[in-house]
Amino acid sequence: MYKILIPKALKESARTFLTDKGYELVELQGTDEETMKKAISDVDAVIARTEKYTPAVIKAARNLKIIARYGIGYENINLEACDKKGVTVTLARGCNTYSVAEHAITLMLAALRQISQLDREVRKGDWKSRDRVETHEARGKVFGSIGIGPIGMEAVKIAHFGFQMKILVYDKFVDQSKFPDWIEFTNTLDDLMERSDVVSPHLPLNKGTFHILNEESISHMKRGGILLNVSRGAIWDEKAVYQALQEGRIGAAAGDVFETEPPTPDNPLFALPNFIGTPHTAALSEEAVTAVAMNCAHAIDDLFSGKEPLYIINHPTR
Ligand SMILES: O=C(O)C(=O)CO
Repeated sequence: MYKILIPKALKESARTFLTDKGYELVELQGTDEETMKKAISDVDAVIARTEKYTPAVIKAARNLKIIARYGIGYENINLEACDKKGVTVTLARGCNTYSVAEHAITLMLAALRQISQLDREVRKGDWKSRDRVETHEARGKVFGSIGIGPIGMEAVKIAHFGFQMKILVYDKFVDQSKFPDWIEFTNTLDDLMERSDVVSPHLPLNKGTFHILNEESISHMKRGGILLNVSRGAIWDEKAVYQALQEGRIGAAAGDVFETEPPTPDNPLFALPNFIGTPHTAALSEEAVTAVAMNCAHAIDDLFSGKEPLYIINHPTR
């Protein structure tokens, strides 16, 4: 019987699918390296959230054949170590695209309409906040997406067709001729930062994107501009975001991700009224989570049934 290491939050539908097929499920109890090494040592498969699969953790695995990533970002999994060890890594591609894009737009609207701030005021009985707190429409504003992969594309579609926004995109890796003409590409990041009312990065985290939103790039934003982040915490330099917010150089920032997760309650961003945060929840709608969980379950079952799972992202040595 194959053993699968699963996250505690794994959906019932995926658990039932796997146990009905005879797999044994073991819940991961902690995310420190020692606990991970122990937990991985005798399982055949893993459904991985954001805990770190370092070379040492992968090395400790004696029977591991597949890591099915419960999402699309995979910077927490050392692919080289998986290649060496013959471990296949798959992604739940397409399952949470809409959910993450919709969350970016939700954060944008919350920032434009000052939802968190007004909620705080009305609870305190400050009815007059309705005349004091300035809010804005999305209509006619410029939404700038850094990156136009599946999530970026979904986000700009919602912004353009749902909220009548103009769309700018900066992405040096795509063939621009393949995109519709309501998308205008900029040649530089600075140009996008300067012309957008809302800037939203939709990027994987890697050496090229680490702190792409930093003091310098943020300094090109419009005064009053809104900065979003539903990608990864280290896409933006939190200190630079804090400074820009505190000095009123930008209007608001809203992030679903943090440089350290979970963030501590004393994270300086939380002291600012013009910052809105959510706890990395963009992909956690019921709809997305169910699709992601089933994707992982199918990937694992496909591999052990001799079929090629969808969306393998590495080259394991067999
Ligand atoms: O799919 C992922 O990797 C996510 O973190 C979605 O927010």
